[in-house]
Amino acid sequence: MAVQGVEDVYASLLLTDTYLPGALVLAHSLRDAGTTKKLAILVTLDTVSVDVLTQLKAVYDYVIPVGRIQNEHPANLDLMNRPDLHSAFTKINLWRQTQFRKIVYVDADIVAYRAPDELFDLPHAFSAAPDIGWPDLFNTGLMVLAPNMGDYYALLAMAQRGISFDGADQGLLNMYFKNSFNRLSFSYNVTPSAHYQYVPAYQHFQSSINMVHFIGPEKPWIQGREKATGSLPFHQMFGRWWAVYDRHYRKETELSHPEQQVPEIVQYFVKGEYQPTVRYVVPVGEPPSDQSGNFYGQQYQPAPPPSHVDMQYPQQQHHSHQSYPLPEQHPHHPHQHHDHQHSHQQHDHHHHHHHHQHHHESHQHSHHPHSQPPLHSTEPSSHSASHPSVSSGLQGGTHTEARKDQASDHQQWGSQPPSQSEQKPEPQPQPDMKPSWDAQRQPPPPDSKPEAMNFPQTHYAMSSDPAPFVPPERYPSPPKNMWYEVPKQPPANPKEKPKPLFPWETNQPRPTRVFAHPFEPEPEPEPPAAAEPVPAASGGDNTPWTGSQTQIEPTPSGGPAAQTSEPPHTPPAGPASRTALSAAPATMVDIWSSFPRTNAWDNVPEINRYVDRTLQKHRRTRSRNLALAGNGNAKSAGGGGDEGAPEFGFFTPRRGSKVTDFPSEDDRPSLPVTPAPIRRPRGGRRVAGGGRPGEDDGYFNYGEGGGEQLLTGAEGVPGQADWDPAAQLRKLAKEQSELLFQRLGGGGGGGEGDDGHREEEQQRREIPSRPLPFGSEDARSPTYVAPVGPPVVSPKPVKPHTGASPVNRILAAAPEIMRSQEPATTTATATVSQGPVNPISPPSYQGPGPAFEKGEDIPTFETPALPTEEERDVLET
Ligand SMILES: O=c1ccn([C@@H]2O[C@H](COP(=O)(O)OP(=O)(O)O[C@H]3O[C@H](CO)[C@@H](O)[C@H](O)[C@H]3O)[C@@H](O)[C@H]2O)c(=O)[nH]1
Ligand SMILES: [Mn+2]
Repeated sequence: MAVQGVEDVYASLLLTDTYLPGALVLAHSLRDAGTTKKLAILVTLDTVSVDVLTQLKAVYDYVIPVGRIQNEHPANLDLMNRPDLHSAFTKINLWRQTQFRKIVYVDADIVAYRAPDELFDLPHAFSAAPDIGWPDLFNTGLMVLAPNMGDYYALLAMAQRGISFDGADQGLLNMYFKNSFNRLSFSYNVTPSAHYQYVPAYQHFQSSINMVHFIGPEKPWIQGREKATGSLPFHQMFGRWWAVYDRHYRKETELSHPEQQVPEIVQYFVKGEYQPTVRYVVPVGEPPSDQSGNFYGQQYQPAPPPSHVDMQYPQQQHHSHQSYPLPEQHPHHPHQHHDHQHSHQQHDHHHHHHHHQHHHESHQHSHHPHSQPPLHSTEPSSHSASHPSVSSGLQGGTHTEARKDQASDHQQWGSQPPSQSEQKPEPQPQPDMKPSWDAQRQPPPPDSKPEAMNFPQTHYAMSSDPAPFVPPERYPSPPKNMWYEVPKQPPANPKEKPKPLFPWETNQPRPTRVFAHPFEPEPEPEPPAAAEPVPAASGGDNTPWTGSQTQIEPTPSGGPAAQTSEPPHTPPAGPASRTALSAAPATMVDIWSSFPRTNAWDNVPEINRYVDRTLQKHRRTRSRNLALAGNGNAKSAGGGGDEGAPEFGFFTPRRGSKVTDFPSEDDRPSLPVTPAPIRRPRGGRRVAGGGRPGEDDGYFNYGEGGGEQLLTGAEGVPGQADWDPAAQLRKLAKEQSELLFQRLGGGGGGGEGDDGHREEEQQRREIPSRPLPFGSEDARSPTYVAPVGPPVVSPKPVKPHTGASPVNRILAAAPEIMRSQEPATTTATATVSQGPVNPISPPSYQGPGPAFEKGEDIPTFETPALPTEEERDVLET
């Protein structure tokens, strides 16, 4: 909105045709009072008919179509018995009328005593007068506002979320302008009440009243002229509204000024005013028995011309149109409703029934004018206010007949009604007609019942039978065998394959892949002594199928040790212990522990052998690393293990090598440099290692002598308490130097005499013993030497070793290197071609060696070695 409006207007709002009299009276009251401002009215085109718009245009300067803003969360509306106000949020469209500088909004149910043009001069952005129901709040029937899109969008956002304590605009706007509204005098928005009147105040202030607002469902045009008679303030104010109405629309006016036609449509919505001269057509949808509907959104639809009906309400073309006699002149029919305390299901919501004036006077929550009766045409004026005929029509049994007649009548001339002279008045009123509600286009009828209201209900009456209760002789027995009983006997022949059930079982193709060795049959369970572990090789060759079958079979004898000592979630130790399990006595067999807890491939010997081989190598390597890190001397680790040997001191038993045996938390290596004790599962077959087999109880540790829980330390490895890193480093350096000296000098590689021996040793000590920086790894320090002791298998160098490895060459030329004292990187290449080849065998391990940096950790994972040829055969077939 680039340009802010300059014009001032009074603006009102028309959401339904039924408020047309109010809107017209308001406009006239302002005009009659001599306002200098223009008049505007916002209208929702989907619920305001063209004829009504025509009437508005005759009085208002601007008729502004706006979109309906409906409360999608209308629960709060029910709190104040005004479900008809579901579209009151439409009022916030005022804030987007930025073509105006200021708007004095006035409800359509307000009559002006004088034109309060001074309100346009207020400096405040928003002003309103107190609400009589809760005077801290303001009433939204009169508001002075400056349109702006900021407020509009904020209000719209609230409206879309249903933020309003009363479900309508007043709740929303009071929440939005809570602390920022300018409070106007009550005299701008006097809200009379028929039930509470502050008569002295009224008498004192009545001369200052600016505008009167007929809040609540009982509007003057709905209550009728009769309500204006009386001496109370309420009656006087009511009379003011009627005075304006009569000034502009009363029949006598028409008579005295024949040129001034009173629009029939206005009279139609004013109680007691309508004198039908034309036939009106209203939609009819539902059968007469369904009386839950009402006439929300019904619009004034004079039959001629029918074009606007078709244009504006296309959905109504689907319904038959019927014309109805006019049972009563005023269209409103207050009735008790929305009183959910009572269960008047049969009589609730008969909104289309026409009630007499004296009826609705007694109802505080009278019906909203929306739900007015059907429009009708044929009953001549003689029918007006003839209630008895209505009653007889309602109670008589002639509804169907009447409907039929009217329906055919409509078919005959529904879109082109005959002139009044051609019409014969219908003898019966039509009480059961009902409008249709198009749920896709219209909000729910304001007075419709809550959802599922018509669900069948059963009411139970309190028993009045005085006879004491006598229980029946017997009650039926409770059902038996409602659980599944596990069969006590196993299947007759557990090894027998179950009978084939499905076609693909009988037509199974023969397996194309066969294992090299035929599976051995399941060994027969042994007598009690079978609890003793059985070598893995003999127990592991079950087919998975027979293996699991055997588990279920309880055996007559055997020790309970196997199944009782096993925690339920620990993987079984292996075939051996499972054999032991199956040897348990039948009484001791726990059905759950007898289920297999291994994978089928765990029992395939080829796989087991491969896994064993692989893991053995890796563990040896790891153990070696640990040992090296432990004391820096490979010699002391692992004792006399040999590369090809299957046994190794630290190696874990074979049955820990199951593919499915994941290391427990205890089994996983810990991170610190100093090796921590590593727990190994107890029991099972042990492999004798290089340690002290007699003390090996399934655990091992480094250093500590070991109690019951710890494996004895490897020979030569000091206890953890005795561990002095600095001393060990010094020792390592010394040992390395001496070793190198032996190999180079004493060992007979070089041609050095004894003369230079001492000197060289002196120099050697000054050569750093660490690996060279990154990038120069190939050039080994001359002092570097592979640790002696059990050869380490892995990791193996990716490139095969040749005799011409740089290390070999360096070592071969070591004497010259020692003498030259030049950095290894340069001497390495310089001395390659000269000197004899050193006989020292190449080191098998080329990792960082014992010289760990401070803070450097032992590798916590195992780098797998490349598979051997043999292994690759297994892997790649
Ligand atoms: O079927 C309807 C209902 C409302 N309106 C318009 O909406 C206004 C508000 O409805 P109204 O029946 O006047 O409400 P009140 O009885 O005055 O109830 C109070 O609560 C309403 C909801 O918060 C506010 O809009 C009113 O200003 C406030 O006085 C009316 O004046 C009309 O302009 C229609 O045109 N058709
Ligand atoms: Mn109002």
